[in-house]
Amino acid sequence: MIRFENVTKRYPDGTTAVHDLSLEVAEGELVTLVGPSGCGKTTTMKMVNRLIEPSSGRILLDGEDISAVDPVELRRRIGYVIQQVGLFPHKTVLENTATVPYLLGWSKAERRERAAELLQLVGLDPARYGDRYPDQLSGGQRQRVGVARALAADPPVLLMDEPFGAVDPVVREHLQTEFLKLQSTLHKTVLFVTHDIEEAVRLGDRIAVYGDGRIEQFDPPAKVLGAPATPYVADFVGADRGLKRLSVTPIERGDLEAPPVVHLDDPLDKARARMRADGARWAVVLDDADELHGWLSAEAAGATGGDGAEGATAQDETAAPVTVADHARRMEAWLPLGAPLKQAFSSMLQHDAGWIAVLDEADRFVGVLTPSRLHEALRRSIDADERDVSRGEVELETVADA
Ligand SMILES: Nc1ncnc2c1ncn2[C@@H]1O[C@H](COP(=O)(O)OP(=O)(O)OP(=O)(O)O)[C@@H](O)[C@H]1O
Repeated sequence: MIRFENVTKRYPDGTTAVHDLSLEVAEGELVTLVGPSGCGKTTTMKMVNRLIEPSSGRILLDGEDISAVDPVELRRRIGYVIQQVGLFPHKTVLENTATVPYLLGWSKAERRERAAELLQLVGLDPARYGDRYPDQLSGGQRQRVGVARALAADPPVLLMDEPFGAVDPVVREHLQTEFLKLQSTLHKTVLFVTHDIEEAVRLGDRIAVYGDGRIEQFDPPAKVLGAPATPYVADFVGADRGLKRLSVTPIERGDLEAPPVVHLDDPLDKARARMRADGARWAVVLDDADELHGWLSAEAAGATGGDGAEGATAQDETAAPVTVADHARRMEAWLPLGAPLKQAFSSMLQHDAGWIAVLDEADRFVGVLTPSRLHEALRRSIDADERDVSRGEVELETVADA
């Protein structure tokens, strides 16, 4: 969708901001350009909407060389969001949002309707905020208006230059989450500039790591974190890249452990025998709809001592048989397959649990993730990226040796 072919930009004073750049952003893809200040990110971006002209090379938009397209017409096809939002101070939020529809000659009613719809989309109630002026909004709200304005004419391409750079970290994370949600329905082709590697990793389908006007690595986030292509990239992503990787590595079936599974209405004797046979310290308990109920410890089941019906299971011959339900504990915490490992880790800490249950799309129990399995999953995914294979193809022995 956006294709750079050997693009170089040299400024009149001799500064070469971009060297021989070739890069392609696929339709519907979000590519983050990340790198330190002055490495040429903004120059790259501004060449796409012809605010800056390349010195050599060409840029194609949907197969068309943009140097042949009238810049004004070009910019209507490209939404542009910048850090200093650039809202018109004397225009209301609704008017600001409707800037492009106004330029396109839409009627007043159409403009207002579209602007209200967009404000709603970015989480601002048009009835409450529509008639305010920009200085009556918080920084985060202004950024939202900036995004709404860029989307107004429904352009296929969005250029975003540090759009969330001017707000505090909490608001920033919130805006990122909302933007990801929006993007998952809009599927715009997005080039997103940031100097923050966390943001690049969180948002990008792929990340282009810039070093002094050149791309050092262009890969999906997990690969940039797991297998930095150069010492420069390794240094840029930071020593804690293993930790950052947790947020982009999903839980897969192959990561899970399979503890004994018992049902609420199973006789406790049967559960005990099962746990003994497996040498398990606990079993997962499912209800009669096969949904996760919780867990049963070997101790509570009386499976830790010698043989015989000891401890919790001692029972009167005449009483109703003791079932798993009598000794099972509830376990509320679970995660779906595909959730990031970071969420599993955080959930284990939050619930002070040594494992976390994982369910499939139909809420069926598939296995549990333990801290050691989590570590293995992380090791395996790093190994897989280094060798360019899938995680399932990495032998556990490799992990143990690592
Ligand atoms: N108009 C200009 N004339 C001369 N040099 C320029 C001009 N604009 C930018 N540069 C230089 O080009 C290089 C790249 O600048 P650019 O703004 O693209 O970097 P950046 O990665 O976006 O940085 P930042 O994150 O600080 O915005 C810098 O060395 C900058 O000083």
